Amino acid sequence: RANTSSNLKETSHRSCTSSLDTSIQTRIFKIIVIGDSNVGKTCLTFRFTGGSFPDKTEATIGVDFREKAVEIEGETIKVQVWDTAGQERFRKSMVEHYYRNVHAVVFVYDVTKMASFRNLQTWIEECNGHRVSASVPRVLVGNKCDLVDQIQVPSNMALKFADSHNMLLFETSAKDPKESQNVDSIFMSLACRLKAQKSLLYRDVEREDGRVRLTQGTETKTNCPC
Ligand SMILES: Nc1nc2c(ncn2[C@@H]2O[C@H](COP(=O)(O)OP(=O)(O)OP(=O)(O)O)[C@@H](O)[C@H]2O)c(=O)[nH]1
Ligand SMILES: [Mg+2]
Repeated sequence: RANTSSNLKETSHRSCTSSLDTSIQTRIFKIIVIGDSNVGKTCLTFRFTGGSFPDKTEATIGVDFREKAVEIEGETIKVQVWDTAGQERFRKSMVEHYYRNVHAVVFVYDVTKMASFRNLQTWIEECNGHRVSASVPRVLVGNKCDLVDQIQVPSNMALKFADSHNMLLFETSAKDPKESQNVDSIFMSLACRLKAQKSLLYRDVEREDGRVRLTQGTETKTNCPC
């Protein structure tokens, strides 16, 4: 009997420890999505995290968080997408929070609206003004490619801009279901890059309540398949 009870104790202790380990070690990558109002930031984040195109959206106020757990080389990583407001009046009180401890930045423009492409410069300046380190990966997304007869921003112009800012360019559509893999690859390629970055130690991973999840530094593998 004594044996049984001690076995039980040991088993419950072990399962408790392992669930604690798992929760402590789950890394969260904070990715912010930035760009003019109406370019499709909410639809893109919805497509990635929920898998579908929303029937109806309203202008984002402040920020909406969406999370998706992804598995990369056997490690489960939480991609936390911060869908930000494009309208100045809905974002001004939040801007500091957007850039705080950010791991990657997605800049979005609308391929059917040249002004949204021209404004990228302002968004990049805002990002730079918030001391976002040069090691934080940034990508450029031209959205609404399904509207083929309304395209105003030619691919070569966007590619040149992306190159000059050391960013990858993704041209995609949150609406067209055939493009959904392409939308996923925006976030997955960033998650792969972040996982591979040696400098992204566990101590960099902070929860939204400001508590650090794990203070010990651990180097990650660099042989990411992406
Ligand atoms: N045709 C087409 N329409 C899209 C696409 N993505 C978004 N839209 C439409 O564009 C409009 C704006 O989309 P949102 O995702 O709300 O835009 P947003 O960038 O989040 O705007 P803010 O929250 O104000 O910053 C909506 O009417 C969407 O249905 C797309 O890929 N193709
Ligand atoms: Mg929005």
